Amino acid sequence: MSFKMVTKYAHSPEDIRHYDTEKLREEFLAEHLFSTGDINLVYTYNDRMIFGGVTPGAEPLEIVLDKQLGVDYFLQRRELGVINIGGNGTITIDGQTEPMVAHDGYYVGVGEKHVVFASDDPKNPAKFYVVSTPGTTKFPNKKLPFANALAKPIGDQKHMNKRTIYKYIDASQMDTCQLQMGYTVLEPGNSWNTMPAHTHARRMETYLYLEFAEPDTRVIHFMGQPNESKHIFLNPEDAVVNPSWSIHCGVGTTSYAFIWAMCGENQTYDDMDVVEMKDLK
Ligand SMILES: O=C[C@H](O)[C@@H](O)CC(=O)C(=O)O
Ligand SMILES: [Zn+2]
Repeated sequence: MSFKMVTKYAHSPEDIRHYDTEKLREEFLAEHLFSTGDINLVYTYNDRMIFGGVTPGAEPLEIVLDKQLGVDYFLQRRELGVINIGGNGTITIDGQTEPMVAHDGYYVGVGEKHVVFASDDPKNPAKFYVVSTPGTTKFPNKKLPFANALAKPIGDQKHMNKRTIYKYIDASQMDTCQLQMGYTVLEPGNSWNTMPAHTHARRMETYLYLEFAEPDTRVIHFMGQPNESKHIFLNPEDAVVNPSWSIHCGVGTTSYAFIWAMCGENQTYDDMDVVEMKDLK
C-alpha cells in the first residue's frame, strides 16, 4: 500500500501566461490517481480542496490525514464526496457497511472518524474518486446512487455537445457545507463539454475525465482566462484543477465522461459567467 498526497499551489492568472507545457501540467494536472492498493491524493490551495483516488486491492483502505491537516482525524473539519468509477466495492462508515457498485456515490458529513473503502474483487477493484472540502457543520451522510442523480440534459448534436449532467450533490437536493459534485456523460458522436465556456469567480472546480480509451483517443482540456487560454492533453482518469478565474472545458477525439466537483463562496449551480465565443482567445 502506498499513500501519497501532493500539494498544488494557487496561482495568479498572470503567472500561467508564462508557463510552458511541462510547467502547466505540473501545476494543474493530476495523473495516475488510481493504482491498486494505493491512495493518491492532491491537496490544492484553491479553496483547500483535497481530491484523488482510493483503489483498494485485497486490503481495505482508509484515508488517515491528521498531522498533515493539523487535526485529530481527516474529517474533523471536512466533508467528503465519493463516486465509484471501478468495480463493485463497499464503504464502511463508523462500522456500517454499504455496497458501492459502479457509479454509486456517497456523501460523508463532517465528523465521521472512520471511513473505510474496500473492493469486492481485487482483480476488478473499486476505484473511489474522492473529493473533500472544508466545513464545520455536520450534515447527514447520504448514499447517492446513479439512478437518483438529478439528470439535466444539455447541448445538442449540431454543436457536438449533447450530454447529460448528473448532479449527485446539489443544493436543491441536500445540504452540504461547500461541496457540489456530479458526473457528466457525453452522447456518442459528441465531443465538447461546457461549451460555451464559463467561469465562476465564486467557486473553484476540479474535473476528472474518464471513459475514453487508450491509446487511440484523447481528451483535451482548456483552462486559463478566457482571453489567454491554455490546453492540456489528458489520459483517461486524469484530473485537472481549475481556479475560479479559469475557464474549464474540453473536447475529445471521441465521447467521454467527467466528474466535476466545486467548492467556494456559494452553491448556486447556475451562477456562471458565460463567455461569448468572440471573447475566447
Ligand atoms: O459549473 C458547472 C460545471 O462546470 C459542470 O457542471 C459543467 C458540466 O458538467 C457540463 O457543462 O457538461
Ligand atoms: Zn464550472
